[in-house]
Amino acid sequence: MTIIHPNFGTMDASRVIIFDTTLRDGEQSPGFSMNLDEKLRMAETLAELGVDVLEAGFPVASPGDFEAVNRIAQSIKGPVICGLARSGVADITRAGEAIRPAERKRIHTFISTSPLHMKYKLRMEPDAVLEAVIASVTLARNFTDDVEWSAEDGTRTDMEFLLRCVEAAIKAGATTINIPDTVGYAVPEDMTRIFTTVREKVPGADQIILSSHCHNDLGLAVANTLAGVRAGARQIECTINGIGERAGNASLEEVVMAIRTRPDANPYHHNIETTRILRTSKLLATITGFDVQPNKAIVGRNAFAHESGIHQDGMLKNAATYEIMTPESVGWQKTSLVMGKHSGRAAFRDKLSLLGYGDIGDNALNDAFRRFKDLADRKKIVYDEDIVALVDDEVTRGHQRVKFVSLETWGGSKAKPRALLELEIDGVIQSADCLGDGPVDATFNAIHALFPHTANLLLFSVGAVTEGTDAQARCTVRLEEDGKMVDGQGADTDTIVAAARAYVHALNKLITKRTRSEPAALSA
Ligand SMILES: CC(=O)SCCNC(=O)CCNC(=O)[C@H](O)C(C)(C)COP(=O)(O)OP(=O)(O)OC[C@H]1O[C@@H](n2cnc3c(N)ncnc32)[C@H](O)[C@@H]1OP(=O)(O)O
Ligand SMILES: CC(C)C(=O)C(=O)O
Repeated sequence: MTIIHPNFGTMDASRVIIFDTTLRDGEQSPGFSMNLDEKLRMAETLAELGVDVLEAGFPVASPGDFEAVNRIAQSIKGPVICGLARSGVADITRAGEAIRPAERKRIHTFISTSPLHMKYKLRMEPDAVLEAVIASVTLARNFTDDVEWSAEDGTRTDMEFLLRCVEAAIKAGATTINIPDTVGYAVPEDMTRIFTTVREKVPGADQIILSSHCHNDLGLAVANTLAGVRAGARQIECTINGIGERAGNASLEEVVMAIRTRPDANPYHHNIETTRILRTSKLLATITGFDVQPNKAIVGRNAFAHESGIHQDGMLKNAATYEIMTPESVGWQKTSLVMGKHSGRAAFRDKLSLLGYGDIGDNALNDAFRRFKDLADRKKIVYDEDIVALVDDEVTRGHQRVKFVSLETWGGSKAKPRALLELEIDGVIQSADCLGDGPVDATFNAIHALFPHTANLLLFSVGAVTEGTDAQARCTVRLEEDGKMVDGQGADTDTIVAAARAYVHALNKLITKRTRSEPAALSA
């Protein structure tokens, strides 16, 4: 039978209503309370995202919550604006007042139906609960035609009693019946069984919308939600970033993208503009001060990032090898190939091309790649600036007479500063062990010892390529000889090694200058 919903009209059988409860159940996460302005900004963004129902709050909870729901009802166009209420008159009246200004409005009223909740929490007999179901839905219908009724702790409710309550709620005028997995206890098979039984056994269940509201205590909220939909639910209750009581609710971005990415398993459609997902997620994180974890599906910063060489190589050949949806489809600008110790040559070459390097030649590429791997072993994050510094260093060293090989230094407040340096000069590795006024001085003395020259050191400066104590140092050395001046640069996570590289670089430039002006003077 076709469902004609008071706010959605004639329902297409494969259409899923997205009911966002970020501002209600989401806000119930400890530390996630939002003020009025923040709720209004979130509500606007959720409306732009295309949510069908926006549960704006629990109006009886506080004057602030009432005002937030009321202001959202006044100003947010698009979604149905919903307020939550327990089964009592005060709650329902307050919710009815709060949502009154909305063009399309809903009251969502609930009561627990599980034996545990009825006995210990409500201290009510099942018959009294059944009466409360009827009375609450009947009262709510005085405020709006769109009334949702929820059987709190529905998945731990005795099936026969659940069926009686659902039937009573429908008869009293509920147009949506929600069966929540309040404590995240269900497994997908439970959801299938419960929704199938309700659909098959409750008279009138084919004329209302069934709804799935799952918590993530066992990490099954999304799987359970989708199982509910496959068994007949046509409303999904969810939150941005999966926030909500305890371990949270089903995450909107995950259910929506599971439907979009696997239409074979989930042949349904929704109205979410998926390209707005990321900005909505980021706004929520900014407002609440809680970032999602990096590996969070869809919106975590690693969701479309690849560091392993084998994956990066596959991605460069065909993105479908390692991505099941495009980053653009959920609002990311692009896939990111993160350079780190697991990266390979394909990604390194690609990175160089993105950084504007043409063909630097296989030797320079291999040497730069080797140094990049060494750097990545020492540094958690290798930034683009690190790679630029490293490749510039390598490219300018291509065919030089003097090459840095290794350096060990000793310094500190007690030891006499000392440097043990190895250089390759004209293809022969030589070493020198020198003292100095500091480790840099000792290193420069060692360079002098290995490659005697008359150039004067005019300037030595040190800067950091990026931030943090593991940043590479970038050193500059300026040498002068016979009025000719050259600058050399060197980068390394070890400042003294960077200084040695810079000195050797400057020396090579000087040798090149000398060679150009006096072709015969090739030796030191
Ligand atoms: C599964 C869910 O997410 S349900 C929503 C949970 N969200 C919230 O609780 C957030 C907002 N809550 C609040 O601000 C407060 O709890 C209020 C304003 C609702 C109630 O505050 P208080 O009147 O101080 O009651 P308190 O919170 O201590 O206890 C809850 C009362 O509601 C009763 N109750 C719980 N659910 C229902 C219900 N669906 N219908 C009727 N009564 C209910 C409890 O049995 C208890 O009653 P008692 O005081 O007679 O024992
Ligand atoms: C109010 C209901 C729907 C709820 O949040 C729950 O049971 O988790």
